[in-house]
Amino acid sequence: MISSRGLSKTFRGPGGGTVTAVADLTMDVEAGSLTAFLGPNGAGKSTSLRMLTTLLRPTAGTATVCGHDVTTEPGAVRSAIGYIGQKNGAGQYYRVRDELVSQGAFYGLGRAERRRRADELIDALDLGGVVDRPTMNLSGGQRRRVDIALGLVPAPRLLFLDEPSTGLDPQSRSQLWDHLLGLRERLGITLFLTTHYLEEADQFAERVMVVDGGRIIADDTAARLKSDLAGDRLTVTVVDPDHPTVVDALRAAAQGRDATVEHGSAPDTDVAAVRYSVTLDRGDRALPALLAHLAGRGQQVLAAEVRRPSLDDVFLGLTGRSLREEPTEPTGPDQPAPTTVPGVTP
Ligand SMILES: Nc1ncnc2c1ncn2[C@@H]1O[C@H](COP(=O)(O)OP(=O)(O)OP(=O)(O)O)[C@@H](O)[C@H]1O
Repeated sequence: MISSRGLSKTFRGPGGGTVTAVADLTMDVEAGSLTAFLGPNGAGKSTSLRMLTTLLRPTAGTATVCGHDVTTEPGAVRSAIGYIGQKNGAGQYYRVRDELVSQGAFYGLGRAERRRRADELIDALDLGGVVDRPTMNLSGGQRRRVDIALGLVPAPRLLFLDEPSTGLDPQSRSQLWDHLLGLRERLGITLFLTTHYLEEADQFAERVMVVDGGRIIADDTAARLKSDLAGDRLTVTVVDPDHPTVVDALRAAAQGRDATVEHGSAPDTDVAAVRYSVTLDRGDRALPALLAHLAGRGQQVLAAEVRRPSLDDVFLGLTGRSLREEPTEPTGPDQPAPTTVPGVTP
């Protein structure tokens, strides 16, 4: 459905230098899949999407989307896809139904067909209560649903979404996801989206591509990324420990992983206790044997915990930085200006 080889984009930077926004993007995305492009601000997510949707011309490399080359057949690509950009696409003053009907006219649908399509999407995205309201009077979540409906008017086989849920409250985000997953199940469309939100990539995407500095630094299912690149975090708090005994026991429990045992004072305890942590596979399985081993050596364990890894642990392991920060609005002169291209909802 999407295939890219060495796709790259450089921009002229503020001081006359160059900014590499995307470097060597090589990937194949299957029809019917749900892929999340996950990365921090400035990682190159939007630029990648904008090249794949023909809004930006690549500096190097090639890509085909729905079987058409993004550089030589942009019209064919656009007629096969939907694109929901970061900014709201609906006109401020138009009523929701009118927006959807005129979008249908834009795509050349006949009068009856555009009304039928608008009704179908109003129903699918639960917009029945707001059809006669101008989009500027809608909540953030409702506006985002209108955007998605607009992107679906031409019945695309593939829908690109650039941060569909950024800025929405948790309840609207969860509703939006219900709609997206419902649409996917009903229509069988391929979804390719960018997100900052670790939880939604983890929960909903079948495939997660972690992007940083314009490059894909990891690409797999969330479960495999977490087990291969992060592992479980096992922590034990030991009263008055024999340090070498505890460290050896934790290293043995980690079995082969590059096990660095960290230790530090245990907060919230009245006794002289030390907290030890190690990263390992299947901490839940290792814990009983570890506790028995420590008890056999006279070590009194006050508390034990196994924490499953998150995608943030994956990102931290790969880059040394955390992704767990709220997205900020892009600012500054080097941010892309919103572009309107016929055939694609901006
Ligand atoms: N038109 C442009 N001119 C110059 N630099 C640009 C332009 N568009 C993007 N960039 C730069 O390219 C890099 C990647 O930007 P991009 O918007 O693709 O990142 P992103 O991962 O989508 O970030 P965000 O999550 O904030 O949207 C950034 O350093 C950005 O400043």
